[in-house]
Amino acid sequence: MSVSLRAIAPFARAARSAFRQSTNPLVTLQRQTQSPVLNWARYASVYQRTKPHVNIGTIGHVDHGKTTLSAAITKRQAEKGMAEFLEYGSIDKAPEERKRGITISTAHIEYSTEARHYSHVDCPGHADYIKNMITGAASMDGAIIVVAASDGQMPQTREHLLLARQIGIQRVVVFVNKVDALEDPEMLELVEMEMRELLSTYGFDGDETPVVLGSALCALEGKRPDIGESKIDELMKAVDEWIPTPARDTDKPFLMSVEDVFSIPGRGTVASGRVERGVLKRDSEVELIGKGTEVIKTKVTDIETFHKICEEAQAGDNSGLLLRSIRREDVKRGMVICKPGSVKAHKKVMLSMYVLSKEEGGRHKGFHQNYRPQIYVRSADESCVLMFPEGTEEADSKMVMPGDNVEMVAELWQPIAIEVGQRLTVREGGRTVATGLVTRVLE
Ligand SMILES: Nc1nc2c(ncn2[C@@H]2O[C@H](COP(=O)(O)OP(=O)(O)OP(=O)(O)O)[C@@H](O)[C@H]2O)c(=O)[nH]1
Ligand SMILES: [Mg+2]
Repeated sequence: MSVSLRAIAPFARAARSAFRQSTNPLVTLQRQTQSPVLNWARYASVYQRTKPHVNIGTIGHVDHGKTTLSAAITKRQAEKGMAEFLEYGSIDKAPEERKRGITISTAHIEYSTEARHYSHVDCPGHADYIKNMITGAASMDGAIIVVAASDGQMPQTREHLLLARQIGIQRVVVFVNKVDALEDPEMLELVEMEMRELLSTYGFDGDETPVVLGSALCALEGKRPDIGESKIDELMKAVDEWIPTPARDTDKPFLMSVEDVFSIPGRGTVASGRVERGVLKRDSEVELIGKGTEVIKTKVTDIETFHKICEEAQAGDNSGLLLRSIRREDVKRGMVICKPGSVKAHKKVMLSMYVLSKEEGGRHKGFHQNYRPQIYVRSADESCVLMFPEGTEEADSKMVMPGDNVEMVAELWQPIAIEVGQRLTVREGGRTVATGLVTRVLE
């Protein structure tokens, strides 16, 4: 067991008592049956919105210390009674393992500061996992970019910063890690200076962005508090102050992109994901759209947010929705669940794209029209063919080069829920080719 029992005892007590007193039908059922499958209700207590909520995460090059830092933050906040301490090993698990049972959105680490409540995604830096980074990053309001002082900025430092920008993240905080392993203080200054330059290159505020210099490992191991725990405090203060509380789209029609689907015997199918906009009350009618299927109409009969039963799900929440009379096979990652009639699936859109350069992890060579990559939209991915808009001169011989900005028409293999202003990523064989924005819906 990775979590210190003493640390969670008060939470467990509160949860047990809420569980005993709850009148929620799902909880009542769980009380009656004590069924292990209804784990999601076992620790049910009412999720209270006492502090503003912010989604953040750690991004950066492989091995620069993202997971160590994530663990160190939970350790520090746990000492203040504002988190559960998660050991390195319990964060750094394969996603398949995380999906065990019916626990919903465990990939999201949760903690608070005095000021706010955070949901934190630890993004793996390995190139194979960039897909996770993309979908994970999509639910970030801000990010902590981790850069090891010993290496300085590396290809994925740049690639992740660019992606962060392209998915609409306005502000990041820099954590220069592994300061303990560095002897030359001038090197530190250099790393900081270069990071500020890089931030400006990608459209962030390079001058004002907080840069914290420390050691995640020291913080985690309780060594050298001057570069360890005190730097975690400094980092969280910077995050609190620099990354703004996002204005939530709670007034818009409800939409949640499905990231995971679970089957709960005796209850039904639960789809989980991040609520992009709107508010959904229990027992509301919804539509399921995308992945080439017809529009499926259903009703949401129960809602869970951060492992707690909730009366409603609202923009920014990571929620699980229990869907009435829907089989697990009917719901797929990449579909959206939305207010009836508010969203349509489309097959053909105009894109404005930035094609990544080789240095940013993109292609080494250019491509022609009729190029067939994958497109990643919210939690969906779909094959497509890219063409130049009608009327483009010499379209057949024209080439798009890494580093170019270009407008192209994308025709998707299957229609998916997509709309103007939607950001997306174009990928091929495990590498990011371009990031883009939908400028027009054509079909
Ligand atoms: N000396 C030193 N080593 C550190 C520090 N932080 C992390 N490390 C070590 O760096 C290695 C990589 O750390 P991780 O936290 O796994 O890095 P990561 O960025 O999550 O790596 P990926 O998820 O694979 O991209 C581990 O061996 C850590 O112990 C630090 O502050 N100082
Ligand atoms: Mg990691």
